[in-house]
Amino acid sequence: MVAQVIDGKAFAATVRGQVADHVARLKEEHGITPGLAVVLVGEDPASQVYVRSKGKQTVEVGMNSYEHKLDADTSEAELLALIDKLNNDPAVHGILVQLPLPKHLNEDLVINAIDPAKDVDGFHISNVGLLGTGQKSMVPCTPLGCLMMLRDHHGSLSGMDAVVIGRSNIVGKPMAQLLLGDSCTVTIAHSRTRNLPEVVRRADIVVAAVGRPEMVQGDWIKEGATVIDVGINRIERDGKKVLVGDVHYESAAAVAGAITPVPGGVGPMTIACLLANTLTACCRSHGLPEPEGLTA
Ligand SMILES: NC(=O)C1=CN([C@@H]2O[C@H](COP(=O)(O)OP(=O)(O)OC[C@H]3O[C@@H](n4cnc5c(N)ncnc54)[C@H](OP(=O)(O)O)[C@@H]3O)[C@@H](O)[C@H]2O)C=CC1
Ligand SMILES: Nc1nc(=O)c2c([nH]1)NC[C@@H]1CN(c3ccc(C(=O)N[C@@H](CCC(=O)O)C(=O)O)cc3)C=[N+]21
Repeated sequence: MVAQVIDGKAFAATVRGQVADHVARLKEEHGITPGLAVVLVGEDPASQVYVRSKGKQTVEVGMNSYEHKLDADTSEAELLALIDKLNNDPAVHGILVQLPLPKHLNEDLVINAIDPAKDVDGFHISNVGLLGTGQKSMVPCTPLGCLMMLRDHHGSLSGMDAVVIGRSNIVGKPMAQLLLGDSCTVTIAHSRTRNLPEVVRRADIVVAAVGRPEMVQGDWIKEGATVIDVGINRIERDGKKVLVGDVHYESAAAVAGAITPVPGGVGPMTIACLLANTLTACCRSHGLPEPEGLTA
């Protein structure tokens, strides 16, 4: 079987189009413009690239983008003061603090200082709890993007065996919650999982969020399974810097039914979902109807 390629780049463009249409209506009918604040602490070059493309796409869909670049030695008190200011700014509907933060800053403390209604990353403990109990929340962007692609490809996910590799708070755990919410039978694998290839071979849906370049091999994949590759790894190959996922694409694509590429898969969907979440947060804050099809 040669896998169908799930084109995250094209899907993301469609999502951004829907967001842009809704934003235009909000402006016309209510005079409201959604605003997204992105906070970057320090100089991590990879993070700067993401922040730049997020800012650019925010403006392209008609929203306001507010970028706050702070020095790597910014104190916790200074960062918390900025978050407090953004929490109280009515022009800001979404706040994203780029992770990871420099070591001297307590990530949990900082994230839980964000107003949960403006937490477009869905990392605040209130949103984590709401998602875990099946209540309306802000849903983390990367897992939401993966879910949208899976629903689009399969229609219903009910009863499917799903294996999520990785148990981080930002990808693995919320991904597992979303799949459970869609009635998959979910296994969460991690670095202590025994016989990972065997576990993965049972799956109709594999989501790889490990951070290890090309770890998941084609002979781990069940014939016809759907493979979602979250990994973003910059490696050097033949003297050139290239971007690869956590899945060995060639061997996996030879057996899978469908697969997301890297780049052009989950990454663009993450940013599109960030914009969708900002729009959703804006609508909720004004008591207006939410965009359809853009939430979990
Ligand atoms: N496309 C996108 O939009 C995004 C992509 N990413 C990418 O996704 C990947 C994962 O990110 P993130 O969740 O933040 O990473 P973390 O490092 O926080 O988590 C990695 C997880 O993988 C597990 N793991 C590590 N080694 C193995 C192994 N050999 N076998 C099985 N499991 C293993 C770890 O297990 P344990 O808990 O036991 O240590 C951990 O749960 C990265 O490549 C990151 O760059 C991340 C966010 C967004
Ligand atoms: N608070 C917070 N929220 C995040 O969502 C968050 C974060 N911190 N820290 C870093 C990770 C990583 N991340 C990516 C988003 C888009 C691409 C993306 O668009 N990638 C392109 C390629 C871009 C390139 O070529 O470099 C693609 O896969 O096609 C990648 C990675 C969001 N993250």
